[in-house]
Amino acid sequence: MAARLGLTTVSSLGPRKALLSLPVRLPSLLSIPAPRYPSHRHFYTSLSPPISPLQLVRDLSQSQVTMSTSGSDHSPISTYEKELAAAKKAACLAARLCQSVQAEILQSDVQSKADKSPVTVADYGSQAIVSFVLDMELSSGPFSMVAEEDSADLRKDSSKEILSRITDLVNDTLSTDPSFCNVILSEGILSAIDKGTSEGGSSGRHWVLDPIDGTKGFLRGDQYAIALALLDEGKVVLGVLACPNLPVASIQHTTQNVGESGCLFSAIVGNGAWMQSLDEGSSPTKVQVTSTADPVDASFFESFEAAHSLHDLTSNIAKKLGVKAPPVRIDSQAKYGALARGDGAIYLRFPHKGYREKIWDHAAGYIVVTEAGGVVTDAAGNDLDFSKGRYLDLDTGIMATNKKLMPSLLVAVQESIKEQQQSASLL
Ligand SMILES: Nc1ncnc2c1ncn2[C@@H]1O[C@H](COP(=O)(O)O)[C@@H](OP(=O)(O)O)[C@H]1O
Ligand SMILES: [Mg+2]
Repeated sequence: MAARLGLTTVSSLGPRKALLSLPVRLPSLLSIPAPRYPSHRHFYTSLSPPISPLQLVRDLSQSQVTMSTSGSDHSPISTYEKELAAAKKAACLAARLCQSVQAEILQSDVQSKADKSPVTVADYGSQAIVSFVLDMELSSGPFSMVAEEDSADLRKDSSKEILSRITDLVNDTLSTDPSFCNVILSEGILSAIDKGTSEGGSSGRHWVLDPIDGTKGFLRGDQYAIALALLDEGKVVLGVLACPNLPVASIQHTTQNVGESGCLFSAIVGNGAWMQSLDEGSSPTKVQVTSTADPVDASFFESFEAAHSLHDLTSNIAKKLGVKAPPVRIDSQAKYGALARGDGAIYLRFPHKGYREKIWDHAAGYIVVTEAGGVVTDAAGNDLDFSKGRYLDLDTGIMATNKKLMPSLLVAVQESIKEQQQSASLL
């Protein structure tokens, strides 16, 4: 099995897809102390009697944990270090599961959801792993998670086989880490998935998870990301993006010969953005957005899927701005990661009318880019607000770039949107 770069540059001759054969490597975990085993752990394991999933939900009112008073007397770094270690561990294990599934994916693994988007065993497995690992590693605190999947479809009789496959995959993946030694039953998997049903909001802490962002890219064998962030009092304070197929080297001028793949981006508010390889023992290095102030030197990222972003509109914006390079189209929040390390200067996302952006599609990428010195706004130039629940309430679209380019980008975006509206009104 070969992983593929899965990025497209568009020239005057049309889209050209770079499909490069790369050896698939399973990332090893970062070196993190083994977790304490909390008393509730037995709920998940084969040693426990049958229980209701509700028993797996902690009584938040009994929690001993002191909530962060973000921005007050606690240093943000020391406040969120333990959470960052847990988030990295969770994302690395989820990436390992996803890599093994992507390596052998079959069409029959695709499930239908009510909204018809493709959901794979890896989606559910990734969410179960992240939920389980965070809960284990941060066992003394309250736990709230806003995540993409719930277990409703998996609880149907027709899903028994797929649930059993997910259960095996999760256990196989966790068994690669010496700190996890018990077997999780299917009911524990369902309960772990259902911990992601929080509504989020402006108070308290909430994890925000996209277990596989870029599902379409994942199914194609292209780019995808495990995207995990932490909200504290409505603000994103921590983010981790695991991008198993993103080349470790810059993709700025690359459509071939990309070398090693597998990147882990991370950021804590006030502490910069960092990237490391998903390989064992890798050390993080600080990343920064590009410093270019001249659009002629800039290139821009956008969705591979035309259904996710209006390619005509983004092309007009780029033209107005004076961008010469063709768009680089890749799936998932890997775009935010690539932007954060300066592979390109701009990310444009303009969905079709009526689409509502979900917080898990942007929270981790947002903090990685802002901590790398970039700016992420809606089409009107407003900061993104993650405190409103599961959706982002925003004006039209999302754009990200460095601080020097943002003022002229904002003008180009607003002019292009106005022109688009005028031509639509003439029809
Ligand atoms: N019509 C639409 N317009 C904009 N975004 C959409 C969309 N349909 C789905 N998406 C979102 O786009 C995400 C992928 O983004 P990208 O295009 O950057 O790869 C999807 O995440 P999932 O793959 O996690 O479902 C999904 O949430
Ligand atoms: Mg997504």
